Amino acid sequence: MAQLIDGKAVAARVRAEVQADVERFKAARGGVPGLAVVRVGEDPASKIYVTGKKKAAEEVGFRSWEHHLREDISQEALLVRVRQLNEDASVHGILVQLPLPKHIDAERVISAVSPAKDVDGFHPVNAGLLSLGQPGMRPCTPLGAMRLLEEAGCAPAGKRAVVVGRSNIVGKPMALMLLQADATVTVCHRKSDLPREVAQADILVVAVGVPELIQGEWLKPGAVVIDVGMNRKPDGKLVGDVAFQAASQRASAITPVPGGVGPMTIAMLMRNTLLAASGGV
Ligand SMILES: Nc1nc(=O)c2c([nH]1)NC[C@@H]1CN(c3ccc(C(=O)N[C@@H](CCC(=O)O)C(=O)O)cc3)C=[N+]21
Repeated sequence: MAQLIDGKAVAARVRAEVQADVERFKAARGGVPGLAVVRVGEDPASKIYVTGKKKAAEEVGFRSWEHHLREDISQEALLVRVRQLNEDASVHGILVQLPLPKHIDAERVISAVSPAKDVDGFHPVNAGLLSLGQPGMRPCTPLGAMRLLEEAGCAPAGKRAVVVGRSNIVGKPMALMLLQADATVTVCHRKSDLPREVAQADILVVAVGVPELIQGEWLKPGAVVIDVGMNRKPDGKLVGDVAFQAASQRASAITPVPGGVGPMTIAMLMRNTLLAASGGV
């Protein structure tokens, strides 16, 4: 049986580290780090996630604000709000919750956030810095996944890493972080021969949003599996992108869903906000 990588426990540790650093920050600087979360419309999942982020922010000792805007807000009015937050010295981190309504151009909104306050690491400047291997704000989910590999005692250097999914928010930055850590990286997508690629993976990271897409039998015995997927089944149960039962028979370590990568995303958002408040990277 595989070792279970307890993201919930690691995330609690990361948040405790941030909380201790906030105390030092207060002593040295007077104020506290501030995180502004912008939520547009009534997406029920977004509402739950934003509540979780605000709660975590308050627990570690940040100030936090939720800017809840109407579903029918214009693109221009949303951009104005983002620019106001850029100018606000008490706000160190800005997160615009995705997805945005269809009439909004998400890329333009992300690009409007000051790169120094872009605690999601989604701004083109930060994406560029990551691809160049230079310091910058890094996306929270891949950052959390890297930390979980470390916690599992898995050093990427020299290993074959396979990333399934090529999104700008998880797959691509994940592949770049693994590459920077000296893994040999393959990125898979819908045209890939998945069973064949997955069989090569010492490290497998899956972020596609298809319930139990990856069959346990495909895995290389001893692989370390990071499952970023979060899929709600009709019965309300959450499942990942990896068929967990069969996978845990072959893997040496695996993240559960829930309780794996999800809590790490929020913990790393706290770390990024502290970093932004401390003057960045
Ligand atoms: N600008 C932006 N930044 C984001 O980081 C962002 C976003 N938009 N839009 C939505 C996704 C999703 N996301 C999650 C964070 C934590 C959990 C999490 O903590 N999940 C728990 C509980 C899940 C449950 O029980 O519902 C778990 O996996 O154990 C999940 C999902 C951040 N996102």
